[in-house]
Amino acid sequence: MLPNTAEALASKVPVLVLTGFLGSGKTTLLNHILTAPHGKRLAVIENEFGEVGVDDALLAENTRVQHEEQIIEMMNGCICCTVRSDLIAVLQKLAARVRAGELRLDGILIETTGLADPAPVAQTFFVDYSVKAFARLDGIVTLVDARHIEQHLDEEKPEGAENEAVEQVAFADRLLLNKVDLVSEADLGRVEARLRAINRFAPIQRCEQAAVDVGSLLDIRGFDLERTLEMDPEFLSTDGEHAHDASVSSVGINEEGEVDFELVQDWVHTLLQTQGARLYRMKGVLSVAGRREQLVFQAVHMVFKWTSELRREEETGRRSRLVVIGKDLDHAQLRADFAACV
Ligand SMILES: Nc1nc2c(ncn2[C@@H]2O[C@H](COP(=O)(O)OP(=O)(O)OP(=O)(O)O)[C@@H](O)[C@H]2O)c(=O)[nH]1
Repeated sequence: MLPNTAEALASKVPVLVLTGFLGSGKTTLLNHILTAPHGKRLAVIENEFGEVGVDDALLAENTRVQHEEQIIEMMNGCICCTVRSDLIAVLQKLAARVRAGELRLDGILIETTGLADPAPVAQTFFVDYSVKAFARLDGIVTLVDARHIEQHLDEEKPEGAENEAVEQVAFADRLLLNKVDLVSEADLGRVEARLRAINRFAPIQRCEQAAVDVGSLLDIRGFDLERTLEMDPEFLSTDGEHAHDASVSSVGINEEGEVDFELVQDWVHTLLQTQGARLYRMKGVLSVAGRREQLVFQAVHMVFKWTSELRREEETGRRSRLVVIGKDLDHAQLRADFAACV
């Protein structure tokens, strides 16, 4: 085993974990990091909650073109539970390529799902020997949606289930208070006081579109095991059970063909009006009748936007993918209503 000297640490690949509740701005930050001129070769591990993935499509098109060496690995499921072994496997694969001289890596970014507890992800870097020899947890950055965080911190959870939003704030080494454009100065002050009460160490930086200095995030030696153990003495114990709120679920829709834009707009409008409070997140890439480019739909509760995206058809085909994550969702109804727009 490598001794824990400064030299041994310096030889390990620094890992940045991006966390934050659904829709807080993790992918926005990831795009910002990947397109910034830092000259580092970064591997990205994306984790999505639910069987239909959309995040790969939301990564800036130029990300891949400009950074051909970028390695993007996807994992489905909850990174903090079932797919932890997948995370270890992905990291081992990267380690093997680095050892074989096929790959040079200056850092690894892991974007967790918005419903992940970051603790088990962080723990992976301390309890798995092969991972520990190759990489070191450099920092946990938590994105906070200034507009919606309070309602998530306040949410009552069933007995035994964790409040993920609280855990994400508690485990942060850096807190990025994002979406400052959507709230007032008074709101920001109140939210900062809430964050401070949960985590008194992490610096809080206000931002819009997660536009922060990338140098303040990469290779910063932000993670402090002692402080984490002080907060959570069970941090390194691997048999700790954790449960999620079973009423929160994800519906993945993947439909062939084109949708009628007016019908989809009406459906979305009604859905957000009637169920916006419990619709944590919707995101989709849709093929629309009469348009060559695909439309990207994003919603976080009732805040939503449409953008258009020109993608090569051979890459996408004419199909639409949509993910809806929320509380007490009627999966069959959502599927049927969307199918009626095709
Ligand atoms: N108004 C506003 N919108 C923002 C800001 N930052 C991000 N958004 C939007 O918020 C939505 C969610 O952003 P993402 O970056 O996809 O959030 P995420 O945390 O990756 O979402 P999940 O992966 O689904 O948890 C998108 O529509 C973004 O364009 C901001 O500062 N202000």
